[in-house]
Amino acid sequence: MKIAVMGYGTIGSGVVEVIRRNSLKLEKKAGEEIEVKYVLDLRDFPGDPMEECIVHDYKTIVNDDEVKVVVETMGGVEPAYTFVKEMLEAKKHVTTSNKALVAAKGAELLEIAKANNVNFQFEASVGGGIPIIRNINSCLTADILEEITGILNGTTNYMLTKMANEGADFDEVLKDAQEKGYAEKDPTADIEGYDPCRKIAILTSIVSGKTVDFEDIHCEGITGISADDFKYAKKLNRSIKLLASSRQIGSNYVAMVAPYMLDSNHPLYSVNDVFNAVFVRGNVLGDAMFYGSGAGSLPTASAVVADVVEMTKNKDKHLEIEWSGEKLQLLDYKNTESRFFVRTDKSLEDVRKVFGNVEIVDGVIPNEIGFITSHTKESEFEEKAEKLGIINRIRIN
Ligand SMILES: NC(=O)C1=CN([C@@H]2O[C@H](COP(=O)(O)OP(=O)(O)OC[C@H]3O[C@@H](n4cnc5c(N)ncnc54)[C@H](OP(=O)(O)O)[C@@H]3O)[C@@H](O)[C@H]2O)C=CC1
Ligand SMILES: N[C@@H](CC=O)C(=O)O
Repeated sequence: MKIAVMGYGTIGSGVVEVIRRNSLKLEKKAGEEIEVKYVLDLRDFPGDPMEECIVHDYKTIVNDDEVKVVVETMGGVEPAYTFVKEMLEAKKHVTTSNKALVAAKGAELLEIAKANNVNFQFEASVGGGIPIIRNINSCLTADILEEITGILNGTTNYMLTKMANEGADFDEVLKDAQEKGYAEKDPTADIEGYDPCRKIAILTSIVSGKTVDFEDIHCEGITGISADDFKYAKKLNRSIKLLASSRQIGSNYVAMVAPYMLDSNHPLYSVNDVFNAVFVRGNVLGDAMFYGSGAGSLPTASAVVADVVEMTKNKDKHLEIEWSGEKLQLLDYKNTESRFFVRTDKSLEDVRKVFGNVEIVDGVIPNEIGFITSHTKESEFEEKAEKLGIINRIRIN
């Protein structure tokens, strides 16, 4: 099987390396040798073993009938969308690690793939190297998935872990994550939560079979988390994690991305560093969790190459992924309930006047108090927080 890789950066170069390193195993599994014929990139790579394969015009790949499988690891919606669409229309299978593309155009690209009797797969777009899309689509097919809660961003989990354990500075640890190849080209997508937001939109879309617009999901990142919040977390023996969650309520869904303070009984409490984990609750399976490297060159490439093998084995067959373009209307998160950990510089009397009976956490930071609310409707909490005046709040499990 001759394949092409579009985008020779962190993940694209990882794909080439995985194919080189595990060639014999891959040949056995795919039923034929997998050979990279072209690498599309903006740059030349003088001295690189793939130097001779580098091309700059994607039409070279579109027009080569020998290439049947294409890997897209450029990132962003355009020009990735245009390139991928044309590859599918030229009857080439495509796999991508690009969640921005999948979240924005997933249903449409699946439809184009179906019309051309090829496949569009995107295992690496959620959870890096963790097999989750295929598991949801096949192994968990007997279940109605009532809840998915995940740590779906390696960069922020790496940062939160370093900040908690080493008291590391936000900017310094972000730079470290960028150097390790975990962060997006524009890391705003990681730290503001847009990246896990796209990922939970993709998971909710494949679970519901309809399209979830990630912009409809309430999204909070980690930029509001400070060293003082970690001091409270330590006192409470809790970890701070950026969770992306989606729950089915009747025939509707509610989804959210936000930092949480988790107690040690929570299954995601000790998922640290660049690791991701996806907790699912099925109506017949009960609870299950998938854990592994959520970002990085080789772990992510592992998931991409697994798609390449699957598509090579099924090169004459379209494998159905149920995800239509019909929009899924999400429930308003403001009508759901949460418990909150809150910091304020107001008096205990004022706190009790507004929030009633709360659990006090004091003696952590001078001239302020921390407290934990009972389960409160999100909209009600916002009103009370506004009335009291708070320094910060983090949801708590
Ligand atoms: N890094 C990670 O751990 C993970 C990343 N992903 C996703 O995988 C995708 C790739 O990420 P990553 O490898 O980190 O990104 P990189 O920026 O490291 O690599 C992207 C490569 O594509 C090239 N490129 C960009 N635009 C074009 C174009 N128009 N034509 C040809 N080549 C182009 C870039 O060239 P240049 O550098 O010159 O711009 C670069 O070499 C993204 O969608 C990302 O979200 C998914 C899971 C994990
Ligand atoms: N920037 C992303 C890369 C993988 O999807 C992350 O940190 O998780």
